[in-house]
Amino acid sequence: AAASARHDTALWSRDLAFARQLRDERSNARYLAGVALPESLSIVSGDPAALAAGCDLLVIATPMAGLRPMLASLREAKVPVAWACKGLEAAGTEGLLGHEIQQAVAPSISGGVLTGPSFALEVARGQPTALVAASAHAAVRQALVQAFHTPQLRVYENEDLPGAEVGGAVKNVLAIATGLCDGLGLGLNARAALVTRGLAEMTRFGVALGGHAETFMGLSGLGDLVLTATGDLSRNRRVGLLLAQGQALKQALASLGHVAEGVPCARAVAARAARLGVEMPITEAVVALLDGRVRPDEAVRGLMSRDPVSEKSS
Ligand SMILES: NC(=O)C1=CN([C@@H]2O[C@H](COP(=O)(O)OP(=O)(O)OC[C@H]3O[C@@H](n4cnc5c(N)ncnc54)[C@H](O)[C@@H]3O)[C@@H](O)[C@H]2O)C=CC1
Ligand SMILES: O=C(CO)COP(=O)(O)O
Repeated sequence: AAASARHDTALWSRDLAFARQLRDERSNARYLAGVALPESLSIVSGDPAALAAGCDLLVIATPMAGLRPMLASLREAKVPVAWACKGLEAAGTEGLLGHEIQQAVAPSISGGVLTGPSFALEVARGQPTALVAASAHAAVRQALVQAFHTPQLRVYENEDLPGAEVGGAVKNVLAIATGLCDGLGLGLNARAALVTRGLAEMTRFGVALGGHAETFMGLSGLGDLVLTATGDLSRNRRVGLLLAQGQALKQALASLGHVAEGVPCARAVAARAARLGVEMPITEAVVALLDGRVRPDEAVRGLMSRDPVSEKSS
């Protein structure tokens, strides 16, 4: 919808019946209540590879679990392909980032990520938002800027694709932690500590995966972390708030009724960090809580009772 005012734009859905419903109602009550889909946006379904022929830019906006099959179906694309997914492929897999999945299943495409602090509802309402188009390919970055950059939506280019992807993935895990902290009523000091130590944790992990340290101070790192850790529109933050009330994970996800990428991602990040030898105590505490190994108060106490360390060295 954000691109459709200035470009010929189609929204593809895998579900034919849902595509018909969107076409008839011109709105998406479950995800974007109160937002009218622009008349200029066409809604399509069917074979994505066939539909992609003739497009100048393809953007995949499924949860992380859908990225591999979508990239595989678009592997012959000759135009830039970007994804909006934030996460690592779930545990039980190698825990790959988006660009690593792309290298595995669609190595010949030019890919990148569109990321940054951007609650979908605010973007759809035209509220001011700044995003990052991250790719090693200038053509991908420029196609994203050309498609989405408007007075309401600024799109900054960044060449650091791994760094931008790690920021988007890890901030979801940290938002669960800050939701937990706020739900337990631990106070604003505790939340600021979690955000800051979380940023250090995200940066260590991201640098180990080839990201640049300065990327984590930008929109795709600190920016999205601040938004998601403090904004009640965040589904990941809401999971933390529900867990703090004593809900079991299954119950919390059922009451949320939406995808919370930080849940599968926390386990994937912890497993990959362990293989890399990167210490991620907040992520580990979130995983212990999600696995039901500790209670909410124990998860927080575990973090606060760690041995003293230097702020710079860890
Ligand atoms: N909602 C938000 O505010 C933002 C979400 N993101 C990220 O974008 C990604 C998508 O998030 P949402 O749109 O909120 O998720 P969602 O749960 O609304 O899913 C988007 C669409 O993908 C479809 N889908 C799910 N699995 C699929 C598959 N295997 N193949 C094809 N389609 C599939 C769903 O049916 C749905 O229509 C996530 O990784 C999220 O972290 C990024 C920025 C903002
Ligand atoms: O990524 C987002 C905002 O940038 C959306 O966050 P949630 O998935 O936690 O709702």
